[in-house]
Amino acid sequence: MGSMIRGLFIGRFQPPHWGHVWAIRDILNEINELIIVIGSAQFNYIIKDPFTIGERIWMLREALREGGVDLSRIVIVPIPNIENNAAWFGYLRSYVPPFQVAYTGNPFVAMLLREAGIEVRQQPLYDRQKYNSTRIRELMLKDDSRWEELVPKSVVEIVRRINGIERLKTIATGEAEPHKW
Ligand SMILES: Nc1ncnc2c1ncn2[C@@H]1O[C@H](COP(=O)(O)OP(=O)(O)OP(=O)(O)O)[C@@H](O)[C@H]1O
Ligand SMILES: NC(=O)c1ccc[n+]([C@@H]2O[C@H](COP(=O)(O)O)[C@@H](O)[C@H]2O)c1
Repeated sequence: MGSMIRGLFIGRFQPPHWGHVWAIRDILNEINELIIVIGSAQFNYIIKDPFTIGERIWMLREALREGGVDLSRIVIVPIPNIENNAAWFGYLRSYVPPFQVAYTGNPFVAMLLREAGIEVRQQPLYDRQKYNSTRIRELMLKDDSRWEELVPKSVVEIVRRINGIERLKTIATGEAEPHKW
């Protein structure tokens, strides 16, 4: 138990894609247990964050299962954003089990964690131009089915069951997105 290493990985998972799953698989080759924080937990039904935190937990668990990830080594923790970035680390720490290392490709998140004394590592990146949730949401909005190859089948199925494409289109025709994160 003494040498057990717990890591942390953060994203919004709007929606989860293969890049996330493959990166998480790689991270699990380096450490024993991984905390996956789903950030912006309070946001949903906006263009940048169309899916609820419950839907994202559901999609992420199924995506990881489909990718062959051992879910007994994963702890998923939803965390709402706060206004005060300087206070964010202490807030984050109060939501998660103790961890020794964090993985992120987001320079802003890396800065906040390093300043708090956490070791930050860059996980392997899988074709970021292709596998990123912004692009997936754009393809969904255009009714371009190429998004379906970028995510596990189980995510396609959940998006269908919750009428995710219709939701995105309805949001896009409505008022401008009120939040910028
Ligand atoms: N293709 C990828 N390969 C490896 N890691 C990725 C990939 N895409 C995103 N990540 C990592 O996932 C984390 C961010 O998760 P997030 O859910 O915001 O993904 P995203 O695809 O960047 O989404 P969005 O475009 O909506 O911001 C970052 O640490 C980022 O480096
Ligand atoms: N002040 C805060 O609440 C704060 C600070 C840094 C990151 N975060 C969150 O961490 C997550 C990072 O994921 P992204 O790489 O998708 O931005 C986002 O949900 C982001 O909002 C929140």
